[in-house]
Amino acid sequence: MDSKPVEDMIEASSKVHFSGFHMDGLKVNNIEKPSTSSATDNVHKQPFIIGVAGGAASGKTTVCDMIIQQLHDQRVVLVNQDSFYHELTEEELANVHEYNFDHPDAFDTDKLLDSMENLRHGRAVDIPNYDFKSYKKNVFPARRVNPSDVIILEGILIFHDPRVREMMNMKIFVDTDADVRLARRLRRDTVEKGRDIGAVLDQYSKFVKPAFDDFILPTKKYADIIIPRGGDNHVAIDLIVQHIRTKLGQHDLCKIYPNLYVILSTFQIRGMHTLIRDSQTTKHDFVFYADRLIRLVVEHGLGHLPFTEKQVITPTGSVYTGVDFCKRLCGVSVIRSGESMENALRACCKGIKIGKILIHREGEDNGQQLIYEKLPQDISERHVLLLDPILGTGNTAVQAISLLIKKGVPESNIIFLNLISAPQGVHVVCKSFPRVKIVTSEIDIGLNEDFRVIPGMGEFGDRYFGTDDDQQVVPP
Ligand SMILES: Nc1ncnc2c1ncn2[C@@H]1O[C@H](COP(=O)(O)OP(=O)(O)O)[C@@H](O)[C@H]1O
Ligand SMILES: Nc1ccn([C@@H]2O[C@H](COP(=O)(O)O)[C@@H](O)[C@H]2O)c(=O)n1
Ligand SMILES: [Mg+2]
Repeated sequence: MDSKPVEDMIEASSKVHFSGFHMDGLKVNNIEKPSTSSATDNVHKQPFIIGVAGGAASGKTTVCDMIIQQLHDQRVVLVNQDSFYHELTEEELANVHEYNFDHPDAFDTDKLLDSMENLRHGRAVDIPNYDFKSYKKNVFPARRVNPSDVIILEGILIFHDPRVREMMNMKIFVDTDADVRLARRLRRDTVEKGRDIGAVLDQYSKFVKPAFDDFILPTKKYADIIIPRGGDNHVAIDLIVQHIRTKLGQHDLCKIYPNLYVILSTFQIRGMHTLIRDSQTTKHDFVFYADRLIRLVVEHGLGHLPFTEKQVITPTGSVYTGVDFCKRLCGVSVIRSGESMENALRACCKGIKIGKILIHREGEDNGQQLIYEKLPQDISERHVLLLDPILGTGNTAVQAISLLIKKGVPESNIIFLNLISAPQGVHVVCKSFPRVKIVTSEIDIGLNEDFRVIPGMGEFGDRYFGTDDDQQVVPP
């Protein structure tokens, strides 16, 4: 499915329904180009390849792990040059102390190039798991590596061969003092590889140090970024991650908009998203996992309400200094899918009033029309939790928020809760209503030509309430 450039979509989707609503300050044509959908399409075709070189035990793997951790919302894979060590012959194995593992010829660079080419072209590859103890590749099963948005290739000599170098979009050299590298290597090789300290020192002076001077250090000049002190250099790693995000066209929306809150991504949360996004998931499971996620978003949203300090006496007779929740709140669900979030809100806020808004989506340009509203009379005095599981173009949200403001609700008293947000919708809502808080559990890639969120999760209301075609029950 092709994605439209985001500015076209905002332009197209803004034609009908923005008129007459609170759009002061929103210059549609001037919206900062988020380029998420178009740029990400590119990313799927061409992964962003990062090379991380440096001396042995300089901290390459540590730096890569830190980058991967910070890019947790991207598909990132790590490929180690170690996996491409040649297998030793019987003779070499018998005289392993004479073997130079730090020379460029120790690696099967053609095999490495082949694997990288495959990944670059979207094909999965099996990468050997090299065993440093037995010097063999078939001790452990090979690792299946799937094509990803970002590929990090790490190793002492990955900048040595120009064919490998040329594949890289970004080259990082980890620059750590020789004595630190030797100290780390001594600990690692004796503790993790079970080697004798004398043998490690012999290997260092005979092969490791000369190879560093002759082959590794001369490749430092190819680096775009040199990181002194490796993993200790948090500033450098933050800057690198920011640069990668910019290159991927995925600006960190939370940095642009302080009113956007994305709940911390954990494997539990990603697992729940995996289930509810899977088109094969049954209605029962969809509802179960959607409910769990909704509950998390609601709890997070409630954390943004004002509170007053309160002291209570515990059963031990001690004083506990805590907080008292804001009591003047209400929910407003956008019919129909927003109604799926009402139970979670009721479960968290006993007896909460919940109003409703029905906005009809119509026409090819995805215009919106307000059909029905039923809101608490004193809504202007309440904090409002606006419920709608999907923020797509932002049109429905703009309609709903505009109505609340028309009813006298201060913009800063509105918290919009949803499960997934498209960057386009985030831009529109955050720019139009900078004091409205958006709480979401994931930011998606963009919108397709039908203005549906991608990858998305389909028609949320139909899947939740069981009214999609596949789920219809034929009466007996
Ligand atoms: N900043 C650091 N401080 C302390 N120890 C570190 C640091 N970075 C790496 N290490 C340790 O040094 C060893 C080598 O680090 P690693 O990241 O595996 O280096 P490389 O991949 O370059 O060989 C590991 O045992 C690691 O735990
Ligand atoms: N069988 C082997 C293979 C390699 N080495 C040493 O590993 C170093 C490279 O790994 P890093 O994670 O430190 O980059 C390199 O210096 C080789 O000497 C080994 O000792 N045994
Ligand atoms: Mg390593």
